[in-house]
Amino acid sequence: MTTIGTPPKDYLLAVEALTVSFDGFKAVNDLSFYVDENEIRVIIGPNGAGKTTVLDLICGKTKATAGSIRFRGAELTKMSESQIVLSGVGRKFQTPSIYDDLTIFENLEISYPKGRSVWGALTFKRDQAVRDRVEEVSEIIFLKDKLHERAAFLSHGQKQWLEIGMLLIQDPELLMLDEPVAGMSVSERIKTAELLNTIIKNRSVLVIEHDMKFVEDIAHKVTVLHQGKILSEGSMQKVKTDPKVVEVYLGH
Ligand SMILES: Nc1ncnc2c1ncn2[C@@H]1O[C@H](COP(=O)(O)OP(=O)(O)OP(=O)(O)O)[C@@H](O)[C@H]1O
Repeated sequence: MTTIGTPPKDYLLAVEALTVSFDGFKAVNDLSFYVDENEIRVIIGPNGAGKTTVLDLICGKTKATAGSIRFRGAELTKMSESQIVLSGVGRKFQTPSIYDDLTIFENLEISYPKGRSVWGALTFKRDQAVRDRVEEVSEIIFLKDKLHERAAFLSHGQKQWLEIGMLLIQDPELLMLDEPVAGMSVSERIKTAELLNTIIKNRSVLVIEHDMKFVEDIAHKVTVLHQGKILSEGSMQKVKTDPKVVEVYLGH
């Protein structure tokens, strides 16, 4: 039934009845959740709950058996991985895929979206636009004073930030991160929380994380997965005191 007067809310990402079956085993089972504009959503849950599979489904790496993933009105389940990237979804995997032999500047530069072939004055204009964007992003990821150093010399945490920067260069409206602070020092973890809070001014972020202190620092809302389904959802305060969550996840 349609309600007159209040149009349905427009979410940035609407996942509905999403299911994927691997040889009959439902890793994600009739899952629905909604992400707002400018939201940091964290997905938590025990090993094997289906967290990584959800990100794989959103970025098109894995194809859904049933259900829908709408992003800005576009149906992602019908699109290829590269179309999904072009539509504004960026995904960072756990292991950094940066080029150690290149400088920070070059790593960011090669990630700048390629336009049509340009020449003459247009090339000059593009070069300036790339340099400006590289500078802007390098400041957000705390590497502005290291732009001309080789990426090989960065710490583990700085490499993670560089990879986030390589995604930010493309200006995605949804950025998905799989355990971004794994292996980071405490101070790097605090700076990563600061980084995420800066970048959500223009986008939303979907994070998988096990580090509960970090989750408390960043999450606007937490979705707890268990056996491919939602066990609990809401503020960190709400989910951490939910007896079901304590039993299957936080109590261990
Ligand atoms: N391509 C695949 N083929 C078969 N089974 C798969 C495939 N991908 C994932 N699975 C299974 O689906 C379940 C969910 O895996 P997933 O990696 O999404 O869990 P997770 O919540 O990310 O766990 P972790 O915290 O350990 O990374 C697991 O039982 C896994 O073995």
